[in-house]
Amino acid sequence: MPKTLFDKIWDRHIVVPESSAHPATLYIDLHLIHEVTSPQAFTVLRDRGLKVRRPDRTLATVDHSTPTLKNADGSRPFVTEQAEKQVDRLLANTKEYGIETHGFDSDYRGIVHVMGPELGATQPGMTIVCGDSHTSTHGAFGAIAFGIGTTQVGHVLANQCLLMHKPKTMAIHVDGDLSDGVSAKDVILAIIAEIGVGGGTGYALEYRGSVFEEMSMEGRMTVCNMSIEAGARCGLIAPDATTFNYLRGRKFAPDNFEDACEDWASLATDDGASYDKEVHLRAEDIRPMVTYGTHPGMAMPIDGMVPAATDDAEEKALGYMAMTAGGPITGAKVNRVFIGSCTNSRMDDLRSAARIMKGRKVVDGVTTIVVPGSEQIKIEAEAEGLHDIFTAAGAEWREPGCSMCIAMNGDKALPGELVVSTSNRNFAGRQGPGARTVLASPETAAAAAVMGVITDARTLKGAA
Ligand SMILES: CC(C)[C@H](C(=O)O)[C@@H](O)C(=O)O
Ligand code: SF4
Repeated sequence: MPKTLFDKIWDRHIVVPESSAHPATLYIDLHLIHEVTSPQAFTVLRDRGLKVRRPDRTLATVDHSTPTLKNADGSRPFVTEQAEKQVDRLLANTKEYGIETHGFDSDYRGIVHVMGPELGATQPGMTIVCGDSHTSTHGAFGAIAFGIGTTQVGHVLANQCLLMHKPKTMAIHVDGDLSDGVSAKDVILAIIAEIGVGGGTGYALEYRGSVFEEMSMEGRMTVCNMSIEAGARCGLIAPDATTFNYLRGRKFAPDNFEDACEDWASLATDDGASYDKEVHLRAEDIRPMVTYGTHPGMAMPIDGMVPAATDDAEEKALGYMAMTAGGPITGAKVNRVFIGSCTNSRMDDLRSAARIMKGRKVVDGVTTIVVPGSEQIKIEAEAEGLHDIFTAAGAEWREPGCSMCIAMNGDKALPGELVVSTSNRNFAGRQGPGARTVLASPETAAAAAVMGVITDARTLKGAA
């Protein structure tokens, strides 16, 4: 029987099949951990006298609570003592249990979803978990990758398995050619606007069609990253030559690489396989997107008019965002710009932002920070001179981390400020109490920085 990509990977990892009495027991190939969701799990492990079952299948970093500024003496100005303690505990826990950790002394430290792929730890056909909802990012490699809670982090540390009900499958097809100036971020925002923030609930998404086939790994990661914002715990793209070329030569890439590629290529959904649901979008219909409300489904084309609220929650969201239904979103005054996060902090993203900022100046009073997703990206971007373009424009070039995506590390916006952000969540207060977030692509964010108002980057010379 023809099978989907998801089913093939799922079936390879079943230890005990699902029954009416219990969920399936799924073997986990890779467990990523960070400082926020692991301390409690290690405490339970220690209290129960358990060992980490596969330290060699576990990989740690620090990202959420880490400051993105560094003092002249190399020390880091943690926002609170608690944040520093959280990081110290991660480092102590992973040392005690013999887990490879990319802390401040590593050239690979970074946002966990940036680091895994960079090390080649993320591979096609794997099951990958992390105590973090944006683990869906790793699905870009053709892996079943999803976020888990702290209790489950403990389960996976102890036995490398997870109890799980099999989700349904949904194919999201985007075929055709994207217009100039339309990026991966715009594609995923258009998908979420179409299916809604609950549209993917209970499903594993598979992104299919020429748009994803032609997309870079960076773009595929941007798309899969936001699967969770459509309610799906995971989203996948079939592994192909783009995937293999990205992984070749990386630290954890398999020794028998060509054989591995042959196996990975066989994972693609078979002709004639069926999904529980299928959705189709036309690439030509997708325009650069921005959000105008307080969840990622409230997204609109940047050159459109803010839609009228359809219920009380949307009415409230428009009020919070100070948006006027029926009016344009371009021209809205911007206070801050954040370019970073596990959605858009990779080389492609920084290059796109730099193309717009090059030779331009950030408008006075628009605080703009550019935060590479990892030490590797910082090194590569600096070698390419991107940091010079940003700083010459008047933006700040920071140390890697989650930064203003989550505002738990000192980077945040003030009440009432409008932030154009390349991150993935625009919930009320996400970037600081009372802060208003507009999610956008790196191009749109960079255009906002140099114009001081929400701007369609396609109207600027040098764009695209
Ligand atoms: C802190 C962590 C648990 C959280 C997540 O699960 O996604 C964070 O990364 C986020 O983006 O909100
Ligand atoms: S960058 Fe943002 S979304 Fe990604 S893991 Fe960090 S806090 Fe979560």
